[in-house]
Amino acid sequence: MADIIDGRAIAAQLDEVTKAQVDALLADGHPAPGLDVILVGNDPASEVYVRHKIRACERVGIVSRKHQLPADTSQDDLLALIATLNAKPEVHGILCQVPLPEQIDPALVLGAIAPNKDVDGFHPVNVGRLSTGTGGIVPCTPLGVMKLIASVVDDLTGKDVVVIGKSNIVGKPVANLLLDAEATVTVTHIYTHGLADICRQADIIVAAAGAPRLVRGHWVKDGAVLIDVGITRIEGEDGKTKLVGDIAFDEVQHAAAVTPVPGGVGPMTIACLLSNTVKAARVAYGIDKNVGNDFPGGPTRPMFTGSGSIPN
Ligand SMILES: Nc1nc(=O)c2c([nH]1)NC[C@@H]1CN(c3ccc(C(=O)N[C@@H](CCC(=O)O)C(=O)O)cc3)C=[N+]21
Repeated sequence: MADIIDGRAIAAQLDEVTKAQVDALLADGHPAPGLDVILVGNDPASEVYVRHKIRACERVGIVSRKHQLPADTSQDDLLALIATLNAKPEVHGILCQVPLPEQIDPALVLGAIAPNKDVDGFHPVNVGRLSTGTGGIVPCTPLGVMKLIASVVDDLTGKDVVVIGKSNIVGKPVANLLLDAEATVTVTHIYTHGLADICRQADIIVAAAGAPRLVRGHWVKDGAVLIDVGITRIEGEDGKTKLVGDIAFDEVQHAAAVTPVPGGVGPMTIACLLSNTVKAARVAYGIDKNVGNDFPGGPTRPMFTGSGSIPN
């Protein structure tokens, strides 16, 4: 029987560390870290996620502020809000929930967030730092994936890892983190020829295609580690919506370990958002260095990622 990797429990452990860091900042006379969350429109799934994030902030002592804007907000108004938040010292992290309404260019908006406040790690400066192994803020879901893998695999050196999915928010950054940890990484997607055969070679599969039950039991070799990033809402036979992952969970008993959906990667994403926010605050307070756009000159002390180690 495959072990089930308990994302909620691992996230709770990380939250304890984050909370202790917040308490230490307060004890040293610093104001509490602050996270500003921007939500444009009223997509129900986005509202659920934002509510979870705000509740999680409360648990660890991060001050959160929600900015809910109407669905017809202009791009200029959104950029103006971001400029205001960029300039406020009490704002350590800014998260603009995606997807955004169609009148707004997400690349422009994510690129407008100050890189040292970009706790999502989506700004091109942070993307560039990740891909060069030079620090920066690491996106929350990929960071959470690395921590889940670390809970069952001691050393990734030379491990064959297949990533399914090539998104900017999961597939590409998680591939970079795995390469930093000396894994052999194959990045695939739903159009990859022979995907099942490629997956059957893998010691570890990270499924992030957003395709429900894509990875079937016969795609998985005995003893593999499976990380399921996919979350799709479907209507069950009882008429209730349920969440399904990219992995056919009931077919992979022969794996060594698998993350459930829900209760796997999702809670880790939120825990990593909190830890990124505290890290951003520590940099703002001068305790740590090297987050943000302090190029040229380059980083002197990579904070979040380094060759051969999993960022913490
Ligand atoms: N700027 C931005 N940053 C994000 O990090 C971001 C985003 N936009 N847009 C949407 C995605 C999605 N996302 C999730 C976070 C937590 C769970 C989570 O906690 N899931 C629970 C289930 C929650 C439920 O019931 O829906 C679980 O898997 O156990 C899921 C998904 C963050 N995202």
